[in-house]
Amino acid sequence: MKNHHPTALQAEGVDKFFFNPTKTQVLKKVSFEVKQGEFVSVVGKSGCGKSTLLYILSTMDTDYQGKLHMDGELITGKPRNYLAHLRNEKIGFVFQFHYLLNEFSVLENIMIPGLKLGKYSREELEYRAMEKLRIFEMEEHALKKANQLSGGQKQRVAIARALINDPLLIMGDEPTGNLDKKNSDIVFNKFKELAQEFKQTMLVVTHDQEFAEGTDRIIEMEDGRVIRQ
Ligand SMILES: Nc1ncnc2c1ncn2[C@@H]1O[C@H](COP(=O)(O)OP(=O)(O)OP(=O)(O)O)[C@@H](O)[C@H]1O
Repeated sequence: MKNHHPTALQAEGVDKFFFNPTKTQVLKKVSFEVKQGEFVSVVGKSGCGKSTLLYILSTMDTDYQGKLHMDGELITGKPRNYLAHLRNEKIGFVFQFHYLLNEFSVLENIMIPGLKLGKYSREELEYRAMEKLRIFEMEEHALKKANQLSGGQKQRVAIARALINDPLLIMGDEPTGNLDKKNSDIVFNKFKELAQEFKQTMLVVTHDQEFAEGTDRIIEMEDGRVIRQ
């Protein structure tokens, strides 16, 4: 365990309004917590507020009511630059589209969030990046350019990249959304392995029923509310 707080993330009565074109409440008193080591999925119909919630939980959107705690710390109301650092340090992101930089090597891509954080030297980061690649059986691809990989391989690299700073929490937004069944299974199995072998805390928004059913706990949303958790 990396720290002493058993709760990685806690949302308390989170409300979110959009004002364009008319005032609409898209999150309604959303409360839940994610304990350290938990692998949690967030499901619900299109438009129920999943992405909006993830954007808030990831500290990117600060325009909400309610309270958010990360790693035992109240982060609501903290300044933007503080949150940016916190995000780099504590959250690893895996999106539907991998956002790898095609002109850089696989190894360099994985190192990028580490270079941003500035906690480790370049040498250390190279070592760490190789270590992460090994988890995904991708070492032999380290020096390839990102665009020389298959879709499934790219997504594995994206997960390796999310791990570079040993984050408290991995947040995923439809990590298998753009993959075929075979590659979805590979990516899901990698998430599962991170949960089981490394006790990695993960919160993943997904439409993929099979993926959700394989997680420790499902948070289900409907019309801006959590209806099951
Ligand atoms: N910037 C915005 N301005 C106004 N309304 C928005 C904005 N972003 C999202 N919404 C609305 O908020 C609601 C929730 O959207 P959100 O993207 O969070 O849903 P979702 O559950 O992630 O959907 P999907 O599964 O399709 O990605 C929707 O009704 C959407 O139209």
